[in-house]
Amino acid sequence: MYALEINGLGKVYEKGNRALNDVSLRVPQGSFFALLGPNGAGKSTMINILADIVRPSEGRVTLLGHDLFSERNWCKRRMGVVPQEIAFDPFFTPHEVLRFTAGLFGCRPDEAWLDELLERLELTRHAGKKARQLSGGMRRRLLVAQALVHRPELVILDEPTAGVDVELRRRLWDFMRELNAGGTTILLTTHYLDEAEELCDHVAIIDRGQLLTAQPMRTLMREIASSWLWLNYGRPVTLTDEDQVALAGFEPRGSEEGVCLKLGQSQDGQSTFHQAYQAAVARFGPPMDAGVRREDLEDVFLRLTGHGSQAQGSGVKS
Ligand SMILES: Nc1ncnc2c1ncn2[C@@H]1O[C@H](COP(=O)(O)OP(=O)(O)OP(=O)(O)O)[C@@H](O)[C@H]1O
Repeated sequence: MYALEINGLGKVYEKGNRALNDVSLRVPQGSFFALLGPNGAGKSTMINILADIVRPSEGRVTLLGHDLFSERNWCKRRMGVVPQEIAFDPFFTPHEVLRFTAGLFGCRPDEAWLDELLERLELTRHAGKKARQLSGGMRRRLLVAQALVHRPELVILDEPTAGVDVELRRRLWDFMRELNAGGTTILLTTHYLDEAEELCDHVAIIDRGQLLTAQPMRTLMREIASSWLWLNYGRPVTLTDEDQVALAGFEPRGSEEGVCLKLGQSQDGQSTFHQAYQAAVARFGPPMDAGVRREDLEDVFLRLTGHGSQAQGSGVKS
């Protein structure tokens, strides 16, 4: 069973701006699913469609087998969405926000659960303050608590950790991991690709409204991530045509400090580490230092999209 099945989803905003183009995606029930993409890729549009904030131009979505658009109420009760935009009454206290939200879902507030949410999201100390007196990070955590009030089976988080410090982020993820271990499906967008790689067991990457890949994280990292042998010569190396020919099988790259060679597997399934190392030594002599680096999710993301996960920062790694 899939928590979400998205088929041919498309969105054209006014003035013909196409934000999503024929996206089809399956989110397995119980998965911790990362929806990744650079700025403007269409992530929030997709989440806002799921949250009933944006109307799709085309496509079909089912939640646990139920049609999202024709069975909205059934679906809303099973889904908790943490939006990017903060939107609650500034004069309510966190506790009042949660009680009010429970009412919106038509459930009697479960006081023990509300207290637990405030505790886990480190808002207990601030439970008496008005929402407008909370810091940006606290309001963001209150949004997470709000999405969990009715114990949804699917939790959707749009950039939940933006503006949340490292320590709190870690504790928030521990809580999400616990919910996930208890069977809750979690779909999240984030620009923190290291966190996505560590937390998520499935990943989809979209860019300019198109789905580039969607698979289990392990499969993506096994099939797309490669290993590189770097050789440090303590000087910049510019590859000549002869170097390119001699090292052709290793996709050689010169760098400020030496050379990088892509590793693969020989016919007998062994790593090509020795061949690559020897080929480099034959061209440039023994290096001062050498090592192997496996690409991480950010490298794969950069390769697939051609740019970083956010406009600023997250630049090309060396
Ligand atoms: N209300 C809107 N009206 C018109 N165009 C919009 C609207 N909302 C988003 N867009 C456009 O749709 C495209 C996708 O935007 P979206 O916010 O979904 O991307 P995103 O992947 O969430 O980006 P980010 O990581 O920056 O939040 C962008 O070109 C954006 O300018």
